[in-house]
Amino acid sequence: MADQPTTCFIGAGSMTEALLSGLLSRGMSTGERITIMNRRNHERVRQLARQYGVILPADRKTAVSRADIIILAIKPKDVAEALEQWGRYIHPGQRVISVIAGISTSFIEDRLTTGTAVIRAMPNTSGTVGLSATALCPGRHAGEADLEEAARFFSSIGITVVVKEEDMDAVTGLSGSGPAYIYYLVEALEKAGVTMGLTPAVSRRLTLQTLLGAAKMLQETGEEPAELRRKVSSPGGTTMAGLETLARHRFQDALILAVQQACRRSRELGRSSAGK
Ligand SMILES: NC(=O)C1=CN([C@@H]2O[C@H](COP(=O)(O)OP(=O)(O)OC[C@H]3O[C@@H](n4cnc5c(N)ncnc54)[C@H](OP(=O)(O)O)[C@@H]3O)[C@@H](O)[C@H]2O)C=CC1
Ligand SMILES: O=C(O)[C@@H]1CCC=N1
Repeated sequence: MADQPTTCFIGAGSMTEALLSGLLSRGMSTGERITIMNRRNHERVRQLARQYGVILPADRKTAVSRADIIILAIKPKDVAEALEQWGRYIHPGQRVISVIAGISTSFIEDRLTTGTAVIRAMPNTSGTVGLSATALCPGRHAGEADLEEAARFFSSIGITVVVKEEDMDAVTGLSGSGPAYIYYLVEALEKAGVTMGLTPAVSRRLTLQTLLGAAKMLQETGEEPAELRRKVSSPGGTTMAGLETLARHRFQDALILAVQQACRRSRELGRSSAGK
């Protein structure tokens, strides 16, 4: 473990907790190699430090300046202020990984010492259970080794893909926000079961296993989703009746619009934070 990098998380919110949980439970890092910090909510930092055994630094500036990897996990609206506060303690030789929606690598680079390697990442909260879908793109000073290190970091909590920076907002709308669409779907299916007399517990159990089963079928058979859908749908049967209703209510259109709108919002967040 001695050759493992040290990591400092700036921002100890939901995304940091998902990353901590994934990294530590998979033995990809150890608590004594990780420091975390917030702006004001120090109680939250103490709680995470207790829960995950990570370090609450006595001197936050030193923690930032000594870490091998710095993870920026703050909201887009706070990035300018955070880089103003912490940027001067970051130097070339460290790797900065931003998981912030909408914020470009150049925005960050412009606020750090020239030459600092910046990588933009978009993971999702399923990293908590080792199943994040993370997209990465390098900034202008990040080389192959920097990208590989970032990929190694995020592959400990799921899969990684490398994309062009111009695609990061699309990724944010699709897989960054994606878990929430699935949870929304699950809520609806559970409610549907209950409206027809199932207990909430039975409805949840059946829904969850259906979700897991369908995901595994897609992954393990390699068949197209449309083909798998066809195999469930007997002519004139129950599934057809359900699917026809979804089509009538433009279910696919609604999901496509949702992802596009989230992508647009990611761009907007970038623009409005950059305007600060
Ligand atoms: N949640 C998700 O599913 C995903 C989130 N992301 C991205 O991750 C980032 C963080 O999101 P999330 O964890 O949900 O947000 P949270 O609001 O849960 O956490 C953000 C944290 O940043 C801290 N913070 C703000 N300013 C500073 C500062 N100057 N110095 C140190 N800490 C600071 C806040 O501390 P305090 O409360 O003290 O102000 C807060 O705890 C966002 O940019 C988001 O776009 C990316 C992928 C998925
Ligand atoms: O909702 C958000 O803005 C963040 C980015 C991706 C998921 N959560």
